[in-house]
Amino acid sequence: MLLPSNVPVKIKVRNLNFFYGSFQALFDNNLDIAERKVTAFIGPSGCGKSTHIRTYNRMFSLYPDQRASGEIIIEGQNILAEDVDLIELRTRVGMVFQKPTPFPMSIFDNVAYGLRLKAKMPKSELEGRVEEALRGAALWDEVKDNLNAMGTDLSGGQQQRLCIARAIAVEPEVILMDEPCSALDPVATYKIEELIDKLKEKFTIVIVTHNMQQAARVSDYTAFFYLGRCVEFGPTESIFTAPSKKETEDYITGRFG
Ligand SMILES: Nc1ncnc2c1ncn2[C@@H]1O[C@H](COP(=O)(O)OP(=O)(O)OP(=O)(O)O)[C@@H](O)[C@H]1O
Repeated sequence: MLLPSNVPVKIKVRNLNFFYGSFQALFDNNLDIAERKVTAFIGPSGCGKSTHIRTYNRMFSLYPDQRASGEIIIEGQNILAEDVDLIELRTRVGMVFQKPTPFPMSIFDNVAYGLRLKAKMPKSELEGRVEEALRGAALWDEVKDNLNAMGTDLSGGQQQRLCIARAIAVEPEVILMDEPCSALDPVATYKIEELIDKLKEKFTIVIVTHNMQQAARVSDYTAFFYLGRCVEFGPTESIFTAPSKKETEDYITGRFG
């Protein structure tokens, strides 16, 4: 499940176990996430993809009965350690969800939100950073004359790109995407996929998807999960053309899942 030594690794997952109360959802996951590449998580419903991706920014720490053991090392720091600053971690590791979740405020304020929390800056700099993030999320041209409109009034695809702009505004190192296109139509999906391809020049991206074609189109590496275990990992092309495990082959050929 590890990358060859010549590939720069952004996140090292070692012996990751995860529990919802007494229910164990992940078992000894070991995985490397390559820097500035796209890694896709695939596998049948309930196999633990969302649980796994949400450990990378400690989303689970919001819930007292949820717990992870093992190590997740991002740039040398084990982010499962107790003394980790979770606010800082979540600016380093941003997240985009399945349903677009703009805040009930203007387009400008949605993108400025994290920037205002992070540091006080002059208005002109804030405006520049908001524009840069909206351009980075391929939304600027569509909203530049209407920055005071409510983010929640945009189309679903635009809302998702707004959420991506909000995530990249604070300049994270990693962007987690949990089925970011599942609520979108094919055109909006295509735009997000194009965007992902561009975003990987700057960010390390991890994406959960149920859509095999999407995983094949957007990702460099693919991890196949089954029953809480990461059972196969490798370059996307080899996972899709020559999987080594029967479960992987059955899943990608549509025999189950
Ligand atoms: N909040 C929770 N409390 C208890 N069990 C949970 C909770 N969330 C998920 N689980 C369980 O953990 C296991 C893994 O779920 P998870 O959502 O990570 O799977 P998934 O692969 O992302 O599924 P899907 O593709 O359907 O989104 C499942 O058995 C699920 O029922």
